[in-house]
Amino acid sequence: MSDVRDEGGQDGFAAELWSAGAATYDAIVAHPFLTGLSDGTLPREAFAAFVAQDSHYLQAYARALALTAARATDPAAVRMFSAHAANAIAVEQDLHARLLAELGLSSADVAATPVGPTTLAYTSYLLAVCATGTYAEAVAAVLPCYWVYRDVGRTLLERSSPDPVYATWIATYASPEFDAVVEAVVATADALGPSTGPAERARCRTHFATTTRYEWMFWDAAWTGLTWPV
Ligand SMILES: Cc1ncc(CO)c(N)n1
Repeated sequence: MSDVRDEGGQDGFAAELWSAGAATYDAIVAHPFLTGLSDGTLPREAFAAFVAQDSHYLQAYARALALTAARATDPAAVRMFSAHAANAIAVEQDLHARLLAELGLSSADVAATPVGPTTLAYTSYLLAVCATGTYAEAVAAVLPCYWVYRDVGRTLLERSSPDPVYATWIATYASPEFDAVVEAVVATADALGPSTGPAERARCRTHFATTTRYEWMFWDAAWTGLTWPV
């Protein structure tokens, strides 16, 4: 699988953040869940587990983006993150409704699926940083959710998938529309660099590294069928 990741501006704050998650990104694209998506060998049960947890995730992610919007002072950023919060709910309802129908699941099945340990850990971390951190910290925490999916979408699109359900999912994140969304957030992160001091930048790198790790763990949880041990 060739490496088509896009690290944004050369020396900007976004590129500094990306460096904190780059090794984890390499592990993500090599994960059997993702190689299985593009070669079609991923068991449908693992994908269904992912989509069910992603429905729970997107509801919390929308709230994290709304918190990020509330902390922004630049009107363009308030508008952008608010729109993305609304869109996360729309994706939850539209993309997932289509995927679930093809997987033979209903939204009631998903609602009845308990929020898994990794989903709860990831969403709790996102909501905590976005509620109690600075604006730059909130942006750094949510950035991998956009960036990793865009780069994963691009990488997987090179081979797409023999499975039409997986191909639908890949095409969503590899689309020019999603790319434009991600580029706007990367530019927003870059714009924050000059006004962010060294201690805050270090916290931002930690958040970016942590949520990138949670992205790996999210796919891994669906792959291994992780549930609560007791
Ligand atoms: C877990 C996860 N991270 C990021 C995205 C992209 O919005 C998603 N749908 N799910």
